Amino acid sequence: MGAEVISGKELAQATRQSLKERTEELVSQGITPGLGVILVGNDPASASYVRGKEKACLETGIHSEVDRPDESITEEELLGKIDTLNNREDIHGILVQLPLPSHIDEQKVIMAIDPSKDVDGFHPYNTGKMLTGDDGFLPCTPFGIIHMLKSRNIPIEGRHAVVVGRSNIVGKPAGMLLLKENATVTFCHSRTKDMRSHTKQADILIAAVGKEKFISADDIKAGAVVVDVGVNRTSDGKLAGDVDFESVKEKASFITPVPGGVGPMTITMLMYNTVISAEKRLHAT
Ligand SMILES: Nc1nc2c(c(=O)[nH]1)N[C@@H](CN(C=O)c1ccc(C(=O)N[C@@H](CCC(=O)O)C(=O)O)cc1)CN2
Repeated sequence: MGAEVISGKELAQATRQSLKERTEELVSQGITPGLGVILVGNDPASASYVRGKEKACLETGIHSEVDRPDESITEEELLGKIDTLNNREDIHGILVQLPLPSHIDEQKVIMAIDPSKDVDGFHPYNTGKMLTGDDGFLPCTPFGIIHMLKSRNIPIEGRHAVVVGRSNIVGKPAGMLLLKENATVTFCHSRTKDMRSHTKQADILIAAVGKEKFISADDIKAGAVVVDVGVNRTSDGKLAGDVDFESVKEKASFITPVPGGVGPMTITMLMYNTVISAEKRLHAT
């Protein structure tokens, strides 16, 4: 029969609509949520993601500002820009689009963002909160994945989740959030031996490797839930996930597409975090 496709695009639309209502409520109380974005250089993919973030801000009623410094900006100048945003009352969320040019220390930049405005959830303070299960900003892609699973009432507790990939912004936090939902979690990565023996055991498989069609139908068990986080450009300029969608959808129970799956949810959870940040500010006053 084939898997049910979980459309991130549709879920993103519905979630953005409910965020718009929360924003309107905030505005009526005198606070317009504000997002400050810094996009260094001219990387076309990064520029396109930032345009997507600006569009999502418009849709949800969030005020956005994008600073686009040249890629020759020094680390010190970039830290100065973050400091300015940290000190602005009207900015509730700050993000620096990644990746950064190689002369800039990414970790130093992330650490400079005020954790209470770190709507990407990348600051070690928020990573620590996520690990301990305390209230903090959750990283948008893993947060979006959990939201997608819950939107279809897919049980997580007690199930075996296998995460392929261990990046700081997707793989590791996705595993941690699944663990928080009481899944049994296995991480696979480039040094994993006999990866298929692990992926075939997954009730929930998260593919976040960055390699086109890395996961095929032979790598999964029948009925698995497959979440594709890959955004790979093919040689003919098309977009492909980490999962061979056509073959895997015949064997899985649920599958997320690329495009239109996890990507739109990443941006939506950024809006969610920004609204939460503004709501916290309102309640603190
Ligand atoms: N500061 C950050 N930098 C980066 C993040 C992040 O969360 N914060 N994540 C990625 C890029 N990213 C968001 O910034 C992102 C990637 C992909 C998508 C998306 O919607 N993809 C679409 C396809 C888009 C296309 O056609 O190219 C989809 O999957 O449907 C949104 C956001 C790295 N940097």
